[in-house]
Amino acid sequence: MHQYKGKLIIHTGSMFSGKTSSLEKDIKRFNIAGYKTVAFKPAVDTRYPKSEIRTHDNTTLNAVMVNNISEIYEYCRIHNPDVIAIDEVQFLGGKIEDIVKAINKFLEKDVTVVLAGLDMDFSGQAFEIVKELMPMADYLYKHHAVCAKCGTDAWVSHRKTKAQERIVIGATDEYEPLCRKCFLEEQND
Ligand SMILES: Nc1ncnc2c1ncn2[C@@H]1O[C@H](COP(=O)(O)OP(=O)(O)O)[C@@H](O)[C@H]1O
Ligand SMILES: Cc1cn([C@H]2C[C@H](O)[C@@H](COP(=O)(O)O)O2)c(=O)[nH]c1=O
Ligand SMILES: [Zn+2]
Repeated sequence: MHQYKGKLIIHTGSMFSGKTSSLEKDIKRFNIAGYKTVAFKPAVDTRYPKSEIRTHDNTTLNAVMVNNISEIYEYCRIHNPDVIAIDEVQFLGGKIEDIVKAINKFLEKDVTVVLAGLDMDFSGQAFEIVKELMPMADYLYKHHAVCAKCGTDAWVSHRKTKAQERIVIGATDEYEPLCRKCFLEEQND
């Protein structure tokens, strides 16, 4: 796994596409290889206990809940991990430029950074931080869920309710992954 030292790995795509599962798998492999790892999750995601990241398949990973990039930086200054993971990076607090700067500093110090986050919100708008980070990646994986209407590869997370605020925490109660065609049909209904 030493080939990943100082590399940025990003898992992106819609909800249910396997972003968190992929981050979990990466971290478990780094653990097996003997690296000191830590996974962070933004405090905004209140679905699960503070100290765990949980996939839609209910597999879990120990995590440290943080409010912003400064808290991650401070934690890592004290604990010196070899590998840092951040789930739901689209919700991480802090200015985009500060997040980018902190991630670049980790990479310069040969730390591996694994990120998982939504590329787009429920309306198909890019999450700005993910849009900024994607071209920086050494390894960029766009994952696909199965379209809940037609069974092809999904493209976006469609919100099933009328809520318009950007952040609405939820799972299958609130969202379904759709392909572009099915998403446009929903919007035109
Ligand atoms: N429509 C769907 N397409 C693909 N996977 C789905 C779908 N609905 C539920 N799932 C489940 O979601 C799991 C992926 O969960 P997870 O890794 O937490 O995804 P993400 O972090 O991208 O939301 C899949 O392994 C599958 O069991
Ligand atoms: C599309 C979209 C999603 N959210 C929320 C819903 C979930 O709590 C998370 C995404 O979790 P996942 O691990 O990727 O399934 O984000 C939101 O607040 N706003 C949106 O537009
Ligand atoms: Zn479809």
